[in-house]
Amino acid sequence: MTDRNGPQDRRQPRRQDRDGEQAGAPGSRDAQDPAPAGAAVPPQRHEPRPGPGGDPAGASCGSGLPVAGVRAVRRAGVGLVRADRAVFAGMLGLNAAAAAAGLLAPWLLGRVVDTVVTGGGGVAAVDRLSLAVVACAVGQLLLTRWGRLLAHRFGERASARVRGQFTARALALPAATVERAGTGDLAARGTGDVPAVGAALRDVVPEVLVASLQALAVLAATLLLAPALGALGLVFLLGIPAAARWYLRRARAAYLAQGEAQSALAGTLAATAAGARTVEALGLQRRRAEAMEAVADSWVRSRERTLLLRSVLFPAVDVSYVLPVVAVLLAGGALARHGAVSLGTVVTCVLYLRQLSTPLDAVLQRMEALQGGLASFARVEGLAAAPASSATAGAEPEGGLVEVADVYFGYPGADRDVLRGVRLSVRPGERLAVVGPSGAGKSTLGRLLVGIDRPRSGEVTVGGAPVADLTPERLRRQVVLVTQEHHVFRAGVRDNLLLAAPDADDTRLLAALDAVGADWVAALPDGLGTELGAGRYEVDGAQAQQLALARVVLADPAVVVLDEATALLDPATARNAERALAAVLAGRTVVAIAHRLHTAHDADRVAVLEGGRITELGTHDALVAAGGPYAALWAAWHGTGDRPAGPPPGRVRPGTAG
Ligand SMILES: Nc1ncnc2c1ncn2[C@@H]1O[C@H](COP(=O)(O)OP(=O)(O)OP(=O)(O)O)[C@@H](O)[C@H]1O
Repeated sequence: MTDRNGPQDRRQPRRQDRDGEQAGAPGSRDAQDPAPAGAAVPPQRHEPRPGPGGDPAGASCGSGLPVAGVRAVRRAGVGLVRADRAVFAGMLGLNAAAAAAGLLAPWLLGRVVDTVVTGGGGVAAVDRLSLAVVACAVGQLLLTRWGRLLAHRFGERASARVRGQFTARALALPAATVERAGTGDLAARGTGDVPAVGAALRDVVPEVLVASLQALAVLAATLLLAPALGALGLVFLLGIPAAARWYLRRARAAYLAQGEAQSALAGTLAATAAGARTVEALGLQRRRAEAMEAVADSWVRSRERTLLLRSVLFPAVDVSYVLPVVAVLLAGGALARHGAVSLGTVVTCVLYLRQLSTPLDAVLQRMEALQGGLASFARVEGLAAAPASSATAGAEPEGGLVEVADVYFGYPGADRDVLRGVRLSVRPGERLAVVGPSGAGKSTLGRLLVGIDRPRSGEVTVGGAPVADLTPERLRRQVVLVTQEHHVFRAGVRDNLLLAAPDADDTRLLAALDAVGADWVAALPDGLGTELGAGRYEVDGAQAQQLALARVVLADPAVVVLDEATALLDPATARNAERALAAVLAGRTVVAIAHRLHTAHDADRVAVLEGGRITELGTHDALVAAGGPYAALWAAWHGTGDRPAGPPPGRVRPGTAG
């Protein structure tokens, strides 16, 4: 390939690298972004990343979502190539042809030298050769342009495939898997790693492939033209892989440390800014300043370390470009003097070796970005190895009977069970309220009822089928959990509702809104078409909750678990929404995790959960009459009891527990 920019221009980007300012170059990513997406080892993520020493076969998991092993990443890469093999082959072919055209120009220049030296052919021959050089340059330009176009087309398509696959896999993940790994991990992969893979596929991979092809073509041509001179040049070029190897061995740890130091710096700064008033009120300025100084010192040291690495790599590479040229000139001159090679051949070899620095520079510059892209790809592909839903296509649930059979459950890592021998049977169409002190396990029971978590022992069945074994579609038709967290999508009211019932018409949507008392929608200028979200119509907490409840009405499941679903509504609205819901859900089973005791009052039966056990179960009137924990809770709620809090945990009233 002709080095059209000349040595000065070509060197410019690397000079910037040395100052750590060139995007995508070693050391610069972290400088520009404290949490670099797709950097080799983003500091804010704590899972192990597959590196050269990583798990080569499978996926490493730790406590977060898995990270794909080297083999899995390679398989996925091959899959992307296979999916677009025509474009990929075209890209390789065109770039190989461009590289070949680039080799012709130095060869022709060599012939010009020979023509001048031998005097054969005269000026006309030199003119012809010069015209051929121009033709080669134009040919190379056109081929390179088309080759790059195809390379970027391949990158864009592959990136779209990765994105689509990630979305599909993320949506198929069992809720418990996401919760256990932390939604932040999934979000970081979706917003950081997927774009990083996209950028790598669009820019880095094509660039490296093209540059590698060019370098190989130049080396092969040099060896073919003059094997002795080619071999000599190759020997002196070995300094480059040696320097790169030395650098790469140290770079991962050094950049990891730099990223961590940068994260610590940003974190300390953010914490100090966020807690400025507390810092001022408690006179903590000096301690915060010392903390800032400590993290800043560590950041500077980490920067110095990476700078040191770059300060070795780049001079070593620069020297390795010059040495082969000098060696070939010296040896070539001696050989030419003895007539072993022509002067033109020596000139061609030297031009080839000079030309080699362009693709090698490109590969070196992209090395770090490629490594970061691969690490991101491993995290994105890791989703394929995430524990899938254990759902089976077995039992088909029918009806709204809910049964909890001697269930024990504890969160991973906790030393004691949250639920301990819970037994409960809720008849189809019955409304059961679950009450109890904070931390008793009410929400946990709700999670088990809707299949988010699986009991450690015992079984939860809905409609006769174990919920943990239901496929997500069946599960959604059968049981729905409504919590205090209500997501309102940045879309119209209609679209927000259609999520629950894609086929519903406006009449049904309005009826569902009416059922939950969301009359504010009718008052909106665009009604169901009103766009919701920041900068548009912004719903408040109560309205978001009403939309969520309307979705439940539309989803029409056999069983509904309400986990403090109406807690954010003011008492009057909440009561209205619950009454409306009760009317709409007549004939369905409702398990309401209640913090307001009127919910319990309205329920058919009340279960009191204390310390992970059901200690009372019966109708509101019966439990009040029994004078036990529920009666005390009820009295306290009405302000007539002598105890302001709920019943003491762990008290079991024999004969009342279900
Ligand atoms: N994801 C989790 N991981 C670990 N422990 C958890 C998790 N969720 C809840 N716990 C613990 O399990 C116990 C029961 O929590 P749970 O939320 O089920 O109680 P609750 O009765 O609903 O309480 P509240 O009324 O305050 O919401 C608590 O000790 C809580 O700290």
